[in-house]
Amino acid sequence: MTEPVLDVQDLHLAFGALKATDGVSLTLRRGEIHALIGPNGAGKSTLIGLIAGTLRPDAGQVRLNGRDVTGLDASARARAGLARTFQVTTLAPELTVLQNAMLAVAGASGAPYRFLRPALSDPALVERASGYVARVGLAGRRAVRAGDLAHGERRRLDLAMALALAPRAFVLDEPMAGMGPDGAREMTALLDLLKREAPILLVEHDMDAVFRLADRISVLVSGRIIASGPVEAVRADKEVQRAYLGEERLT
Ligand SMILES: Nc1ncnc2c1ncn2[C@@H]1O[C@H](COP(=O)(O)OP(=O)(O)OP(=O)(O)O)[C@@H](O)[C@H]1O
Repeated sequence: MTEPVLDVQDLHLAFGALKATDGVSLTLRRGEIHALIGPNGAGKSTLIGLIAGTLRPDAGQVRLNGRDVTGLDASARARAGLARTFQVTTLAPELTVLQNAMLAVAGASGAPYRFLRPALSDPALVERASGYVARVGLAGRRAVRAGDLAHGERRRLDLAMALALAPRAFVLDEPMAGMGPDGAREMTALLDLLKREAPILLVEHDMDAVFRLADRISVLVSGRIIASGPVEAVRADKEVQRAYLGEERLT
């Protein structure tokens, strides 16, 4: 079997007496969507922070394409190919869709920030950024200010910017959050395309989307993974059903 793109080994992080991440191991393999689910407070955000490098573990290891990145900060991990999108988007609201995408392309190629503004008139950059904008279905919205986009459109622009990093792996934190049924359906189709670009570790509360999209699911409860495997096996797992009773029904 080929080496996983992302390989998380026995991660631990405690906040005082609280073990927010308590010996988590998981892998992300080429071509797959691996969903991470769990009740509120289970430790999903903490785990994502440890993987993305905004948090440092007390113990354990994060490997990206075989390289140990545990000692790298978030921006170095991004440069190493880990593309993370946030629950709250980080777009520049006064710039257009295309300009935001161009900043991401320029940033990904390592241009220092003071050179980014002049770079906005570079034709090669315009072309590459336009390509990413079109990939997420926003070609007709290129000239719209990011601040004027609908919520779902903003999430797609987030993805275009993540694509600009030419990532080896995506870490997506609730991409469906705040979307209506139509938006969630569109995003589902988009994620299905994106996973061909790079595998996706997906934290998502929308169980319909998770069951439709995921190749594998890991269930986190109290900082530990209590079940991990193909969708049907995890859905049928009695311990998972117990952990979710009163919270979300896995039907
Ligand atoms: N910086 C922190 N200091 C202390 N405790 C924290 C900190 N961050 C998270 N926690 C605690 O760690 C546990 C896991 O939190 P985390 O946000 O990772 O869960 P989650 O699964 O992402 O929850 P949700 O689905 O509600 O976003 C919770 O009990 C939370 O209160």
